[in-house]
Amino acid sequence: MKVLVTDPIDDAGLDRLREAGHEVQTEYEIDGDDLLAAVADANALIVRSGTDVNEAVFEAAEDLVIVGRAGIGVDNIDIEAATDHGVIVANAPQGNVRAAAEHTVAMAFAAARWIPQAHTRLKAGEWAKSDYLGREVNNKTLGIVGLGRVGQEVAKRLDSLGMDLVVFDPYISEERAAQFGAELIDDLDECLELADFVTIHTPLLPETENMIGSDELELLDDGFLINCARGGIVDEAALAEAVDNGPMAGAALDVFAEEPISEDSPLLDVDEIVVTPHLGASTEAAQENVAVDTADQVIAAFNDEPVLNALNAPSVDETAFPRIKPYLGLAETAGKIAANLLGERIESVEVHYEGDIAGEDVDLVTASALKGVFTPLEWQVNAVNAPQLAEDRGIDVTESKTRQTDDFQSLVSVTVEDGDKELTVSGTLFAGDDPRIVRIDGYRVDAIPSGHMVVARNKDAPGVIGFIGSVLGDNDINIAGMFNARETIGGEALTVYNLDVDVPEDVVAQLLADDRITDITAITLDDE
Ligand SMILES: NC(=O)c1ccc[n+]([C@@H]2O[C@H](COP(=O)([O-])OP(=O)(O)OC[C@H]3O[C@@H](n4cnc5c(N)ncnc54)[C@H](O)[C@@H]3O)[C@@H](O)[C@H]2O)c1
Ligand SMILES: O=C(O)[C@H](O)COP(=O)(O)O
Repeated sequence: MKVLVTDPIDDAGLDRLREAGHEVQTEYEIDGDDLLAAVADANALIVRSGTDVNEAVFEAAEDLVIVGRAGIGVDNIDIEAATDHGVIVANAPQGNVRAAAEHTVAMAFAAARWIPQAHTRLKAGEWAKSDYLGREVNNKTLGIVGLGRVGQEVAKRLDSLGMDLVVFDPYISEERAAQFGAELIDDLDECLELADFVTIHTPLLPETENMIGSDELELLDDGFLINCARGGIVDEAALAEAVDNGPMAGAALDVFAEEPISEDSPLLDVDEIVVTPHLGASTEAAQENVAVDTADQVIAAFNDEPVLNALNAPSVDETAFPRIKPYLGLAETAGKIAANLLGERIESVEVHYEGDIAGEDVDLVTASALKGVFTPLEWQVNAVNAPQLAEDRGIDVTESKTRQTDDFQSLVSVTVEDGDKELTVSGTLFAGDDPRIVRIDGYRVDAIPSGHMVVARNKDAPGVIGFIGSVLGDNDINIAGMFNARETIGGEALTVYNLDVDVPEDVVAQLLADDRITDITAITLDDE
């Protein structure tokens, strides 16, 4: 598999990919048509915040399986477009958290103690000792906007340095905030008013874009603002104004709306604003962590194993995955057979689990069943985009479970319905995870779901099976296996054939020309 890496990641990650047998191509600082050309034959793309992974990238990258983000923020990746194209997006949300928290603390001190400004003047030969009177963080109030992974680590560190903590985060509880020694404030303005230092730790989302503008900055009277989260959350022009001519004492920024920051940015003209070029995650340990975590996720995706930090695909606990893995192919096959047999516009899909499998987290199994259902209808469908596809097309998807089962240890049934009729296909696993289709539209069968299959509906009359066999034989189609099921003697029968090759349409027509045969559906399954 080919892995294209377009932002620098640590060698440990690149080595991991190579050791797993994959080809690694590094093309740093490319964009536009160069990026589209480079990604055209890539199976994985690894980025940091420097690559704009937009719709055009997914259009160009037909063989792409996964985009790995060696870090946390995914605002540079169009996740909706990825999902539409069936591409997994996975980030590495743990490995650089401490680095980001430490940088935040360093920035608080840099701003409060004038470190960069004094440093610059001393290097220029000036001993400007009397120009810099700093502030202590001890006994001051820290306002944390966003108490997630990074916010929590910042809270621990600055709490231990004697700060009082207040938090604004609409998605956490008072108890959660209290665990970090912080008081949860349910109004952003109130949080800003209480704080001497405010630090931002939210993602950049439509909801957080420009969340801190001139009105909010007015509330930071004689205060400092630190942003090591994302540019775009704080209005930069308003911040420059609030520090330069307004009430604020200073600010420290690691991230900017446009990166690299434009030389004309007003932020660069204000002495009390300390800036670093997005260095929050730039420690040796953090870079090694995120590179290795990202490489591991790419390798897992290539091996059809769970991608633990997938943001747009059902994720599965690593320990549970071996138990559900054999059901993925089974559910997909049951869905594919059901959709092929119904052959109509599907309006709803139900995936029903019985027995042991009902005790598992089956999101990924359901997504695989949907993949099977949509495969006959859609070009590039997989477990990543199948649930989205169902939603986009207004197809109702339900999942039901019961621990009770009559005949099988576990049974997965996929029912498709077109508003008029419905059809169910059920499968189970025999010993050794051997998949079997055991019910089709109410008929009990025992069919091996692999290769080329034909499902025939015919009258239960002498000579019909012989007729089907001879038409197939006359057309050089060898029968590898067969299972016949009937409701009553002389009534309707359903026969499943496993064949060595596909059945061409003209052969289907020859079979259907006989009145005893009411339906023939040829289905090609991938060998599991
Ligand atoms: N400067 C760097 O190099 C660097 C390094 C790591 C992370 N980051 C950035 O730091 C930010 C935080 O990362 P994280 O891993 O802690 O994320 P996270 O998802 O763990 O935490 C984000 C928190 O923000 C909260 N939140 C969401 N919307 C909010 C809103 N409107 N108001 C207040 N709170 C809100 C969430 O509830 C959550 O608790 C991200 O933007 C990430 O990209 C930057
Ligand atoms: O979101 C992140 O992980 C950080 O902002 C780091 O971004 P980077 O990998 O581009 O340095």
